[in-house]
Amino acid sequence: MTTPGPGPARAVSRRKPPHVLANARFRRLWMAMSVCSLGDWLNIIALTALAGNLTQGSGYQTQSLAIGGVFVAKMLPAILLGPLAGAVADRFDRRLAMVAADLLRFALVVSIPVVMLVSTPSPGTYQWVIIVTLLVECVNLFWVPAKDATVPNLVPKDRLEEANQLNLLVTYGTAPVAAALFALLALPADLLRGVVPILADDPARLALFINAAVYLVSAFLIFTLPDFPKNHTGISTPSVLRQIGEGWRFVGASPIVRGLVIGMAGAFAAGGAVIGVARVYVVKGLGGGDAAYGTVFGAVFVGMACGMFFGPRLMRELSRRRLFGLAIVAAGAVLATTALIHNLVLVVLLTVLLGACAGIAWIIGYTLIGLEVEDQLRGRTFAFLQSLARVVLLLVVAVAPTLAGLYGERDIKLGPNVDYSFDGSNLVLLIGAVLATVVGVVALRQMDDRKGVPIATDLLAALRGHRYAPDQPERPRGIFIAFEGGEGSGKTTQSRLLAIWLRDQGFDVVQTREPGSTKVGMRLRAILLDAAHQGLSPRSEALLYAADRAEHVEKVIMPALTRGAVVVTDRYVDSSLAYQGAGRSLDRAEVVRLNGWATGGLVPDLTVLIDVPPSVGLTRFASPADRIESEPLEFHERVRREFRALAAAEPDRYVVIDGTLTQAEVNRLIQDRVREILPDPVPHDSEDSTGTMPAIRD
Ligand SMILES: Nc1ncnc2c1ncn2[C@@H]1O[C@H](COP(=O)(O)OP(=O)(O)OP(=O)(O)O)[C@@H](O)[C@H]1O
Ligand SMILES: Cc1cn([C@H]2C[C@H](O)[C@@H](COP(=O)(O)O)O2)c(=O)[nH]c1=O
Repeated sequence: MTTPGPGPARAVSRRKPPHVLANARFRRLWMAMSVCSLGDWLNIIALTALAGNLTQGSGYQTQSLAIGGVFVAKMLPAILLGPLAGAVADRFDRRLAMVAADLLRFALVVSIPVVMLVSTPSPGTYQWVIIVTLLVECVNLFWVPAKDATVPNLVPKDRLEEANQLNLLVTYGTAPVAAALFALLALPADLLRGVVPILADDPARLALFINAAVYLVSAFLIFTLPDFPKNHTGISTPSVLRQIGEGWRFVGASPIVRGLVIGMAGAFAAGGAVIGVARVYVVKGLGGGDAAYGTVFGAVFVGMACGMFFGPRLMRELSRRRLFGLAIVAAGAVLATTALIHNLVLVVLLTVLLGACAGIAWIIGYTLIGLEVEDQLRGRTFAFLQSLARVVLLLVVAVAPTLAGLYGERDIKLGPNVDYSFDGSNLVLLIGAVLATVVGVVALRQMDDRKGVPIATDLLAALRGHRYAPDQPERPRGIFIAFEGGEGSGKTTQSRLLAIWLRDQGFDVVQTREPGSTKVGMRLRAILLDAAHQGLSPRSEALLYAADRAEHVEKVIMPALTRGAVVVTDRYVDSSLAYQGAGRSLDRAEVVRLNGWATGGLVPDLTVLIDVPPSVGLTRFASPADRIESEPLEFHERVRREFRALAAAEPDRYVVIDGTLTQAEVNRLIQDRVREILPDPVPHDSEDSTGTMPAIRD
């Protein structure tokens, strides 16, 4: 008889599914999105450059305000009309809406260079630039929701994430391409002068012709997209401001997520400050032209892409939370240097570095949020972040040039013949630098997961490719006492008595237990002890106890020890070694490793083992047995043996007490041993003076 091998049917079912771009209809829509994104970025660069050129010679302040005006015009429609346009867009045929929007955008954008071809530039030309900017953004409000709503109808549900990633890639990936294109157009302006004189005057006009043309290409691609999906009613996206308001309500509840969001918003604000004043800074402050402006603009995005890709790989050994905070602080330092240096080449290099820092912060923040936020809230959190990033970026790029303009141009006297030019763009960049540094420091303080390890040491070790491990892990100042033992041995009773006694001696005491001393731990306890969950596998059981312990250590034990308290816990790692290791026959070394990882290697200063035969302990309960208590007697015997073996292996760190003695006797023996490890020895007769010996009844 032969056993059937993996036949062709199986081979086919295991083949990797084709890439989402293999889907011809989605590919076509994606091409339309790509060209439109390229056009949109080209539009921002060209219009800001044009605003600068149109107001050339009318003073620093006017020029800055003119550029700020373009950014404001770009921002306003999305904020004011976003929700309305989304609702209206749903009522139109999507193909028709997108094609019409593309044609309108073409006509509007092309009108700017055409107006300039037929008439000489005047203040009216700038006004027309602003009107066109507002109108183009209004039209975008119809194109974007129609595109977003069409994607899910073109790709299967399980490929939607891949499709959205591609969407994100072209949204931001086309920015450096547009900046490079603009810089290239600006470079040979002299060469064109003899051929098309009017175009050669201003590369922004040429860029706008290309910008308009890509909208035509998009219209063609959408128009010829075969079987364009029909509208499904009822798709509506909440407004940007509403998403932010709703998002903050749940994001604000977690300090870590709050720290991450604030840090990421700060990184975007710093990036926005650079983009907002880049044109004025490059042209007025550094003596560059449009090509230099395009290069600086593109440098931010090139840096971001490099930071996102290389940063986490190069800093593999650095704590992610530290890397996040450090990247933002570094962005602040780079921004401050950029603000003070008046050298174009250095500024371009520093801008790449700045983008890299922002890229690292963004990718790490995004990843950490994915890990910290529960699955059902993750989608909303990311939507909130995207909206927040957009609003922060747009607000900053609008406010930055306005502020720069209001400050104007000034010279600072450094000596009799030495003047240092410090204008509005320098000021804005410095403010951005201070903001980024403050936000980075706050993020580092709030989220540091390696307190006690100097950041510089950690950073140097990570740069050399390894993680810094202190020889002697710095001990928190407090005292950590664990109670262990089998069922009904009296741990709960005795840990309470000890806590009361210690408090009477004036110690700050935290009395706690496992499992179930944190919010998540309470849920885990319910799962673990519910007698209905009989089939739970030993490995899952070990992992769930370890998960409860990790939360317990991080949220309860470590903070208390760090502030110098005495922590008394009813059960800790030894319970896992005894119950899951010996009781469930799991590999002891693996349980040790798992728990070492979960606790970060935190070991009690003293473990009190209350030892009773299971035949005694199990009869002390009145309530029905839980899932573990109802295990057979041999199980509990194995558990007891393991506890005793653990204590025998480390006699200095354990005290073994006979749990069949009376409660008062047990209590007295424990106090005697605990006295030895207290900082100020407590006199033997101290209870006589305090008179405290409360009776605990269950
Ligand atoms: N030394 C003792 N002699 C007799 N009974 C005791 C003694 N210590 C505690 N008890 C009683 O035994 C019962 C179980 O005590 P306790 O809850 O402290 O045990 P435990 O070991 O913490 O239990 P668990 O295994 O559920 O953690 C209680 O009713 C308690 O009053
Ligand atoms: C911490 C820990 C506990 N257990 C078991 C031991 C007990 O049966 C229950 C806890 O109940 P208690 O009333 O709080 O003592 O859980 C375990 O199996 N492994 C562990 O790590």
